[in-house]
Amino acid sequence: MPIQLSDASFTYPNGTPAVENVNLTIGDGERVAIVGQNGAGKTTTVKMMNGLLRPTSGTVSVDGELTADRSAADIAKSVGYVFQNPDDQIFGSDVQGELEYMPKYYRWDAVKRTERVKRAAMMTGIGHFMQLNPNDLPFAIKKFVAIGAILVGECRYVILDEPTAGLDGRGLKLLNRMIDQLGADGIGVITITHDMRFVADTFDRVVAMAHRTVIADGDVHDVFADDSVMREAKLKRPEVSQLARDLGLSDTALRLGDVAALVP
Ligand SMILES: Nc1ncnc2c1ncn2[C@@H]1O[C@H](COP(=O)(O)OP(=O)(O)OP(=O)(O)O)[C@@H](O)[C@H]1O
Repeated sequence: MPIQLSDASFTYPNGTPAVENVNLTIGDGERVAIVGQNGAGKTTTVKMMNGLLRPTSGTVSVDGELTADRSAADIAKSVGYVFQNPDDQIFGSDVQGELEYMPKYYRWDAVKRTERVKRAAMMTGIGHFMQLNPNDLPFAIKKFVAIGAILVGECRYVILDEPTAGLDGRGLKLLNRMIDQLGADGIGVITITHDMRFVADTFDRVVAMAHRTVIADGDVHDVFADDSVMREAKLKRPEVSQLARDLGLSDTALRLGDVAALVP
């Protein structure tokens, strides 16, 4: 069952309108990147998807049920949210404990707990650090601990807020492998990111936001080829894509492989 926002709007209690009339459907196992400049309304939109915020008008449903009728803890079982800064999320004194927090909260038996923790550790590449204090780990590894602590649950969608920030090439590779694995498991991945290369390399569907609402939603090639959308959302194409345009090779090439294929 999809995540569905219908004319969803949100105004913060201090009166700041953050999101206005967003219509968006994200299906099972879909990969979607939400992009747009600071303040466009991206974070508020994804927080409505997992029940951290409820729309002040319009509706949001997850699994066919309105979030307004469900507790945040219940929605979080279906839609996991990984914070941008792992320090806002991690509180365990060792990685093992951090990963076991959710299984204990759900009172899973030891067999299931061990199996889920092992799998989450494997997917996030943190198996060697289980006995360490997350605060003693480098930032990039801490990020994967934060992701693992969410993946250990059985959510069918995971929201990744700026996952590439602070990652080196190795971390990026691991992140992409993990996202592929999530896709193979039928788990939807929704990301908020300012990293357009990550969007081009990893996502097929892009939702561009500006002025508190969605201004484009479609295939990454089409969205990135649209000058007016790029301008309005204040987005910069990945360098390789801009180069292909500037050289007159292609308006839609996005990835290095696309451009390489055009050069005789
Ligand atoms: N807790 C809050 N109280 C009041 N206004 C807020 C709050 N959080 C965000 N806003 C405002 O809501 C609007 C949308 O913010 P939001 O964080 O959703 O945008 P964003 O696209 O995620 O930005 P960023 O890329 O900086 O994270 C902005 O004008 C912001 O200042």
